[in-house]
Amino acid sequence: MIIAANLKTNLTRHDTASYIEEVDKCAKQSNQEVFVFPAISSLDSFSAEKVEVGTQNAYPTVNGAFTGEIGLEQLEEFGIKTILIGHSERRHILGETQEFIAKKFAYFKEQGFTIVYCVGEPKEKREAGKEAMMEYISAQYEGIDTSYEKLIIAYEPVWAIGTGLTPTLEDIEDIHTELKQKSSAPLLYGGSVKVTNAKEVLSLKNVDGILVGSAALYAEHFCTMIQYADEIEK
Ligand SMILES: O=C(CO)COP(=O)(O)O
Repeated sequence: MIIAANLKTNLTRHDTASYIEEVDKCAKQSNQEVFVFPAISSLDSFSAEKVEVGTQNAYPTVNGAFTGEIGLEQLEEFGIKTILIGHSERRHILGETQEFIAKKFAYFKEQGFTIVYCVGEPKEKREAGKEAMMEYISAQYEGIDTSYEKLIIAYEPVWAIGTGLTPTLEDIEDIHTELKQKSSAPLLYGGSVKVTNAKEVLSLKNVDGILVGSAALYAEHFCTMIQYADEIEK
């Protein structure tokens, strides 16, 4: 399975290096694919053997005049070949449109990156019923090559991110089953995954892994989740 940590705007460069070192130790003892997405200023030439380090964001360019962004040149310095695209915080806080996200996707696909592509509905769409919700999520697949061989999709309901709220296990399984019909890419669940619910979520049909935010900030907790995945036969 795929166990991924999105560190968001947390940890210094120094702390990130210790974090990755610690996670790499437990990842090496596991059969899981482990990804860590540090803050951009913490990207570095890590000596991790098993952990794949990715970037939380980049602009679809080699370099140029894009203040505040980084491009391919800055990623290549550290051998980064994995990117998160479409995260709800970039869609809703930073205002990225589906059109721009699709452009970013096409660019990094062209560069052969592994892409962790995030989709998920806000609370009002969830409350509007399943049809409205699925329609909203479907629009997030527009312009995205769902058969890209290095694609990983993460379903992250916006209302479940950082809130402690999660859909029921039945709901996660149900939505994952629907989303698997749109793409056979590995499908992760994200949104308030923690040590106390990770095992149940990982056991669900059509859940191929987890994308963890706040609970992954503690290497020990994240390692426990990696171990849980090892304990589950899939
Ligand atoms: O956004 C997330 C991972 O990308 C999930 O964040 P939390 O685990 O903090 O809810």
